[in-house]
Amino acid sequence: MQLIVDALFGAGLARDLTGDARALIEAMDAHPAPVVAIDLPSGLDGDSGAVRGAAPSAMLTVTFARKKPAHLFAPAYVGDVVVADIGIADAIVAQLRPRLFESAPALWRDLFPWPARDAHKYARGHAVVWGGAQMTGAARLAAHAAARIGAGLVTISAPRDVWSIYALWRADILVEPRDELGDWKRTLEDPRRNAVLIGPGAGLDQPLVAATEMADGKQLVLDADALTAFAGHALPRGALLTPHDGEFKRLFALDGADRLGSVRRAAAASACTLLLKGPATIIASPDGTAIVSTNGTPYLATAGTGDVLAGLCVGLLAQQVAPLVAGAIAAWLHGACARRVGPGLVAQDLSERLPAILADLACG
Ligand SMILES: NC(=O)C1=CN([C@@H]2O[C@H](COP(=O)(O)OP(=O)(O)OC[C@H]3O[C@@H](n4cnc5c(N)ncnc54)[C@H](O)[C@@H]3O)[C@@H](O)[C@H]2O)[C@@H](O)CC1
Ligand SMILES: Nc1ncnc2c1ncn2[C@@H]1O[C@H](COP(=O)(O)OP(=O)(O)O)[C@@H](O)[C@H]1O
Repeated sequence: MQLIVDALFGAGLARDLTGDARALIEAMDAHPAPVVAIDLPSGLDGDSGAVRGAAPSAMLTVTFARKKPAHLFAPAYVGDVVVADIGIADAIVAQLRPRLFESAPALWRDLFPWPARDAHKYARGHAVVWGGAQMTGAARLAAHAAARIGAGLVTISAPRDVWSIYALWRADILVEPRDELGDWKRTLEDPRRNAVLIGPGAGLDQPLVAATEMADGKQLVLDADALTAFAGHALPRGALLTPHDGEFKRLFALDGADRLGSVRRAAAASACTLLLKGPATIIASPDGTAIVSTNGTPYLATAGTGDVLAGLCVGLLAQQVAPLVAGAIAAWLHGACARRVGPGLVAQDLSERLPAILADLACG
């Protein structure tokens, strides 16, 4: 069997490839033999995963000590990744003060909000979701996810005209009618209602900026229409924002070759935690710490899955998980649910897979 071992360039590549090196890489990529790359497929920028001229698509990449950003951001080029131990101690890696982490249970298991033995529902937080008048499915998907991830109570504030659609749907979600913004304010008055999600199916004709301002002092997730509504307005500091690329670009500059840098800059500029969705979902806090979740599947590319993710986020915030960690846990669990469903996934399937995945996690 033929095998190509690519050991030309590694993670330190600092310029675009030209000449003989580029020709060699292109020949490698065109050859039918599988490529095993050492450290990184030659031509990938180690910090961003961007292709600097040309890079082969490896079947396997063997790297050392710790994954580099490109291993997370360029899955189509790195293939399967093996981290080989060559004797670099964890303490040495720690001295480098890494600011980028991969989301996996080992990273956050100790921070997961398992209920205390003497917990009562109010101790597990109360999430409030803004319901829209037309796309009622989005807020319902989010509310269900918030309840499944463990929020003690979940309330949807629903326009009175469609209140019955929400109220007749599930017995475990509370529904309060809303005629005008004053009703929303009253829904938020109880300080135990500590986490709020605005955006999924919210309606761009609605006063979403004012509704967000009324949630001042609560843990906040802004998604979908709420992000669109904030274009040109100062974002609420401390919120968790969960855009897809389209929504991100309405608020911030997105450099496709440097998604990590773009998300970090957006988080710093807005003083919010940013979660940019995609095959590699990036979560960054204003201080530059970033976590990447890569366990999603392309079957997530279907309507409503982002609404589920926003619901997981607000459910975790209700349980007093910090925004960066909440985003990292939510994104990983979202991917794990998608894997359990497999092909044929629709958004409603995701939350139904959570109990089994949480049970596995709880068992360690
Ligand atoms: N069951 C439901 O009721 C659902 C309601 N939804 C709601 O529908 C409203 C509109 O949501 P949209 O997501 O269509 O938002 P928008 O219509 O605001 O944005 C979509 C636009 O952004 C562009 N874009 C660029 N990169 C993208 C990416 N990676 N993913 C998606 N779009 C990208 C698209 O080309 C498109 O033009 C929101 O309120 C949303 O919550 C959707 O979430 C689907 C499910
Ligand atoms: N190719 C893909 N690989 C992995 N995850 C994906 C892929 N495409 C979409 N996703 C995930 O699916 C979700 C889609 O969210 P979003 O675009 O907000 O959809 P919606 O608004 O319909 O709910 C995000 O969590 C995103 O990361």
